[in-house]
Amino acid sequence: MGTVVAGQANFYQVCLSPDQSPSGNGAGGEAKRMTLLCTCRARLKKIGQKVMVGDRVVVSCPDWQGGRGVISEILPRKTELARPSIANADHLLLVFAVAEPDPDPVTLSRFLLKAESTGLEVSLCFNKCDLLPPDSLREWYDRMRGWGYDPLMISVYHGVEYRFEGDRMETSPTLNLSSNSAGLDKPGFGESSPSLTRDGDRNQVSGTANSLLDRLRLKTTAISGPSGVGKSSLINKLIPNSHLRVGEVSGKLGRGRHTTRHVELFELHNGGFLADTPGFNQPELQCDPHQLGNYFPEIRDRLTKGKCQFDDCLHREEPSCVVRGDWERYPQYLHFLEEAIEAWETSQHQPLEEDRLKSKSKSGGGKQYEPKLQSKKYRRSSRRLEHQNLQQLCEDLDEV
Ligand SMILES: Nc1nc2c(ncn2[C@@H]2O[C@H](COP(=O)(O)OP(=O)(O)OP(=O)(O)O)[C@@H](O)[C@H]2O)c(=O)[nH]1
Ligand SMILES: [Zn+2]
Repeated sequence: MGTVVAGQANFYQVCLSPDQSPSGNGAGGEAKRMTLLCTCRARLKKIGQKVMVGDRVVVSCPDWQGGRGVISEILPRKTELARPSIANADHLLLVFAVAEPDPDPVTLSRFLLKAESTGLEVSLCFNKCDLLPPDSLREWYDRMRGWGYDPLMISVYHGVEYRFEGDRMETSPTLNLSSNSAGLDKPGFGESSPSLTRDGDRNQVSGTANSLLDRLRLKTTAISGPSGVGKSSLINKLIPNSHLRVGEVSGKLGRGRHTTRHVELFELHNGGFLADTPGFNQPELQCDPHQLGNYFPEIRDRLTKGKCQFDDCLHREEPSCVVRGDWERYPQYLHFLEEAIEAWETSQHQPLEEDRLKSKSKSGGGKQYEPKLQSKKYRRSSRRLEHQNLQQLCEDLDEV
């Protein structure tokens, strides 16, 4: 048994489960995971089964000395992501940078919505915190809390995480694996954290102290985010022998080069896998407009506390809507909703149910809208159609 960690052409790297490597095979003991280079049984291809990175597989005919094997079975997948193509991922880590490149709130939302649409657990992480003063970091942190996220604030360069407790900002070297292995084993922060105090009377932050490594523990995590935010640097930091290429941020655009290519899983020391995925700048969001609200934590929260009058409320102009209101991302929601409706109608070639209104001119001028009847269910069929149907029925009866 093992997990496919990489694939290219018809070859797959399979990382065997810890108890699956034979002892005394030169792999360095039972606890050490061994990786075999595998081909895939032709039978699997014949029945249309394609191996994906992240797949749990059964390896037959292992050649321990040569480090080879054959994938003979793919276990049922828990989840399947299409772009990036990863099986069994259960966590998505969205990485942005607080600067270089500057985060754009609309792009950030677009990534978040795309991430939420996968149905996986989503974590938001801001890298390059070494580039901004504490007050600016705190602004981003509070803003993201307002969006319903508990963002991880990190600097891969310094190997630290930043945390806000009341007005204090604490740093902890939890990403420095060499200097502090506590991050791998223990939740929370190290003992000697330098702390900074900021002015003002912010609300107490009530989030639980859970570090990046806690969130990654025992999960298969796909890392996503725009180019140049430091995804490869982060993986290199957490998995020093991954040797991912780190790109330069191009001066003109403040963006990184597109340096990440194939999807590959890297094994974490505390259990779990990390997948680096190709950087892309504007993920496309195609979803059922009625689903869009579920991808906003703010809307989910409002809908657990109250109920809109209409079950299929799109939270626009509808009466007694508990979602419409003065919250930061509401205008963004409306913007993305229009986009989703347009994309939906293009793909379905029909207007949304709610838009099937017909306008009637009122006697005193102005317009009045009333719902169109759905032709099949409620609208009376034309005389001609009724006549044709009757004729057809008679012919059918004649044949009998
Ligand atoms: N100041 C600062 N720069 C960083 C930090 N982490 C990464 N960088 C720099 O940011 C640039 C881009 O880093 P990458 O790791 O290649 O970014 P990426 O997200 O993997 O980029 P793609 O592969 O294009 O998706 C490099 O020049 C890094 O040295 C950090 O914590 N602070
Ligand atoms: Zn509503």
